[in-house]
Amino acid sequence: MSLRWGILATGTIGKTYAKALIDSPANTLVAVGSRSAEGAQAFAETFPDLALTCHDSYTGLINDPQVDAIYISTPHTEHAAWAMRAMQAGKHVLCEKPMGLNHAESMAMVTCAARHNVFLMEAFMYRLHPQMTTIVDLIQSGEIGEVRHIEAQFGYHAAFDADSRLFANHLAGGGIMDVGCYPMSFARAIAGSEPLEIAAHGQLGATGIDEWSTALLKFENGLAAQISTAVSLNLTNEATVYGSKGSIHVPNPWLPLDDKQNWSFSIKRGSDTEVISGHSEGLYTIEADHVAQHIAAGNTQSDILSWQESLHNALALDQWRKAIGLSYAIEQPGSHRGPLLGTLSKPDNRISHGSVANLDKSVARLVMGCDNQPSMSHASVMWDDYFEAGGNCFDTAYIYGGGSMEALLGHWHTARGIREDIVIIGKGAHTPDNFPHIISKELDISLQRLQSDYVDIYFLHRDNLDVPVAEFIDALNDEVKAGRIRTFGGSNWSLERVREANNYAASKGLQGFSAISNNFSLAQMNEPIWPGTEDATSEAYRDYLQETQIALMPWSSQARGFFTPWAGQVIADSGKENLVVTSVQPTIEELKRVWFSQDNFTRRDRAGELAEKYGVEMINIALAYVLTQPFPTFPLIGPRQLKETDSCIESLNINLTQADIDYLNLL
Ligand SMILES: NC(=O)C1=CN([C@@H]2O[C@H](COP(=O)(O)OP(=O)(O)OC[C@H]3O[C@@H](n4cnc5c(N)ncnc54)[C@H](OP(=O)(O)O)[C@@H]3O)[C@@H](O)[C@H]2O)C=CC1
Ligand SMILES: O=C1OC[C@@H](O)[C@H](O)[C@H]1O
Repeated sequence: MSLRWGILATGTIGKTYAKALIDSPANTLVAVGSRSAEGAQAFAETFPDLALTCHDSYTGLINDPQVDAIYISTPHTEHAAWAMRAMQAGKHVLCEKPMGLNHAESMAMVTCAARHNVFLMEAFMYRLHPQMTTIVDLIQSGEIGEVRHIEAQFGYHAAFDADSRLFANHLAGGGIMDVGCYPMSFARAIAGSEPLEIAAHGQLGATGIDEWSTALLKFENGLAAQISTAVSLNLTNEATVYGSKGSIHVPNPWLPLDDKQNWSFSIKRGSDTEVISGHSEGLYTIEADHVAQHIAAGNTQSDILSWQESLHNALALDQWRKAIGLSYAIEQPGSHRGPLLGTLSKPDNRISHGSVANLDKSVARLVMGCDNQPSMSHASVMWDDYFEAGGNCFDTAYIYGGGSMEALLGHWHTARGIREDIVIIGKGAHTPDNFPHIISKELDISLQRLQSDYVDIYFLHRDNLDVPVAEFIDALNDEVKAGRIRTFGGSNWSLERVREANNYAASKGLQGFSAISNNFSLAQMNEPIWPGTEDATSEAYRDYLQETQIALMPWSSQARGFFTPWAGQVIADSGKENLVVTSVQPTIEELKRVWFSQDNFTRRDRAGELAEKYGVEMINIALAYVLTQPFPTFPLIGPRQLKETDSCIESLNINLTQADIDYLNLL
């Protein structure tokens, strides 16, 4: 059966794709959606033989039951929201490049496709064409030896128009997003790996977009790529790959076909030059056929343009833009455009809640760590998703990101108007400033950054043994009285000092520590990860928490990757450093130093056995262990990707037995 398409947006490429569908028996164009009735009508009149259903809104098209698949051909800034709406309505999606505005949006899109079990592909049509698949095959079979250098360009001169999608800041104009994404994907495809470093120069014009730019990419084994792009400059628009035994020159890498639908490139070895050529279907027809075949086979991803491929390209484009200082206004904290779909869905109850003494709000059992966000866009996607799953508790600190994490959180909740629905954990008085009089000074600044007049739970970030506990408790009670904190506790405080602090508070009728935020996880630290940190793992600490029912809000509750397959690879000596998605990430050095011990390996093995028994991942067991204690726990989680949040949520549904816990405790 032919796949029934709707085209969403009636611009240049929308029309090109419509023609491609007409040429393909596997596909039928049945409908079009435009922001206006006139737009849809005009488009339909271009294809009078098709009797297209016209929708005067994108929503109308998305809800059209005749349509199986939607082609998103809006400007870049609109891709994510409309693709996600279409997928939520059960439609398959082919989305124009670049798929999302940045890695965060692309991640939201692939997660949406996975959750709704629909096909999603980024429309890098040249990657599917036989010219490119032949080049990749030749490289992989070693025809030009080891690849050492790549040059690729895609750039053209367009007349400056501040309102056009090529130059407008609010439409994410500029060379990198429009055509620089092609040479980036080409270099990565040829290298067969991700760039280790990206350096770049870019010329930002009057609208703040890159009018031209060149990036230098360093890959493994000394392979380098130089890629260029422009919207204000005609470039050669060719690509050359240099290897130890020869080179490949591609005169038309992106739009390979001439007017007779022939393509060709050359391969040079010594003084011999061989021309490789072919004849093919239209470029976009090949793309449409590729989508139809994959959907017919029940696939949700393309084998060539997989979700991973799109995510990695997006990450590399983010790095290119970062290297030239290009962030669009709609990506910046103060002017960020907010939730991807325009509204934040009402929280559901996938994340259960508990209570913390002296706090009148319930608190999510999983606390979102806010220490590692690379951008407002990434934070928004992660935090919106967590909030929609029922999560309401956010952990941040005066020192995180030099204050930028508090500021992101402030912008985020303010833009959504949800301050009273969430619990903010703030921390301050970190070494070397861990003195009582610092608390109020830092709070002044933190509250400003957080755009709030209070934090719900305040932790002393470190202890200072030279200061009597009474002085801390008195200063904290002053802040409670002033209404700037609701409740408080100690982070990285020893049991002895916590007892002392709470005994003092009780003796004076003051509020004491309602919560502790030390490390606690299934694996136990060999040594503190960071100076001055403490765990709450000893039997005495556990007994105290059980007896007092003080809430434990443990950091590194999943032992920073020790229970992931990555650690498995490091244990087997084949692990590589993680691809950098967030600004703070565990390293192999830290993993080995802090968590590698015989007892932890045994705990890991046992978690693996229980994971099989419960049909989950090892890391789910590790988190379920923290959640299943005889005292209230609210583990801090630090997901770097949406699928990691999902994985954390899954742990809430695991009911470990006492026998399981004993087994994990090595009893
Ligand atoms: N793969 C390829 O070969 C190519 C890919 N592209 C990609 O396709 C997408 C669209 O490019 P292109 O067709 O050239 O763009 P156009 O400007 O020609 O068309 C974009 C269409 O998007 C709709 N639209 C929605 N919101 C806006 C807005 N705020 N401003 C302007 N238009 C809006 C309009 O359709 P309506 O009025 O019907 O709603 C408009 O006609 C881009 O992401 C681009 O990167 C572009 C060219 C080639
Ligand atoms: O993807 C594209 O390829 C062709 C270019 O002309 C166009 O501007 C761009 O969006």
